[in-house]
Amino acid sequence: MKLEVKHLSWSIEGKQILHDINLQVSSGEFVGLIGPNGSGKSTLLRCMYRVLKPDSGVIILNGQNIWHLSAREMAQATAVVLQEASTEFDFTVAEMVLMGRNVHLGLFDRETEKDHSIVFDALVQVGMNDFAERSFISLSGGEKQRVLIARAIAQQARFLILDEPTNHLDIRYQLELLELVKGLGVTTIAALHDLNLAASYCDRIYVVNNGTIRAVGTPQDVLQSDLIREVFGVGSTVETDPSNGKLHISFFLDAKIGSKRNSLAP
Ligand SMILES: Nc1ncnc2c1ncn2[C@@H]1O[C@H](COP(=O)(O)OP(=O)(O)OP(=O)(O)O)[C@@H](O)[C@H]1O
Repeated sequence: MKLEVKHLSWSIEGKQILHDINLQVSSGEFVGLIGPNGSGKSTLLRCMYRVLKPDSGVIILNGQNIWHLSAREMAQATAVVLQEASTEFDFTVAEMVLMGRNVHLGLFDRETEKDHSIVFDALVQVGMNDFAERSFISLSGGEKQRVLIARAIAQQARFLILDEPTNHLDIRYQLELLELVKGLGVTTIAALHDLNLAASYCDRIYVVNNGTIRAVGTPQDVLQSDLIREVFGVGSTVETDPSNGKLHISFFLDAKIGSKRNSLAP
């Protein structure tokens, strides 16, 4: 499953939010979107899962314009995990994950043993099988997030969109979740705030700033102090961990930058 975004722009109320975005996710690739608050990451992802229609440009999934797919074809191909999961109704965890199977069922079909076994396996993968009969709304934020990943796994979509999937998760589950998603080998795009996590798990990273793509490349190409300072307004030290060859970034407020971009000042 390959995704291509070509010359995408989106605006609202006369304000242009995304400007001529070009992006590609190759089959099996794990691509990260990083950028400061309000830079346009979620808006770009919403265009990809077809909640927002671009003003211009196209999004092509495996050779087809996503706006030419039926809602069902789109749902079979793409699973989405967002940062906030709210539901008014009191579903059990197993029922929530079973919803991932709906996209494969006809209107009057009932779930089969196979669907239930896919659901169980997905819950095992995220370590939530003991919670199957628990009420979803009674779960902690991190537990909910893991159940939603299980739902995406059960959906068996070949393209995965994650918007801040590690919000609410403690450090162990952040690592486990990204490890798990990466291990699925599914084509994935994820908006991530934690640059160290992005460095560890992304094959390539797109840096979004003011609604444009400021840079793209491997973590080593992109995560450099000058760019981090320019885009995020902080100083940083970027080192390579000799034990695993991965980048490790530490951050500090630079006095000069702090006075220029004192966003928390009254
Ligand atoms: N429906 C809307 N109406 C007005 N402005 C919007 C709308 N949707 C997005 N925006 C604006 O577009 C900009 C980009 O928002 P977006 O949520 O995509 O940023 P983000 O990079 O995901 O931010 P964050 O890291 O804080 O989640 C923001 O300035 C936001 O206020």
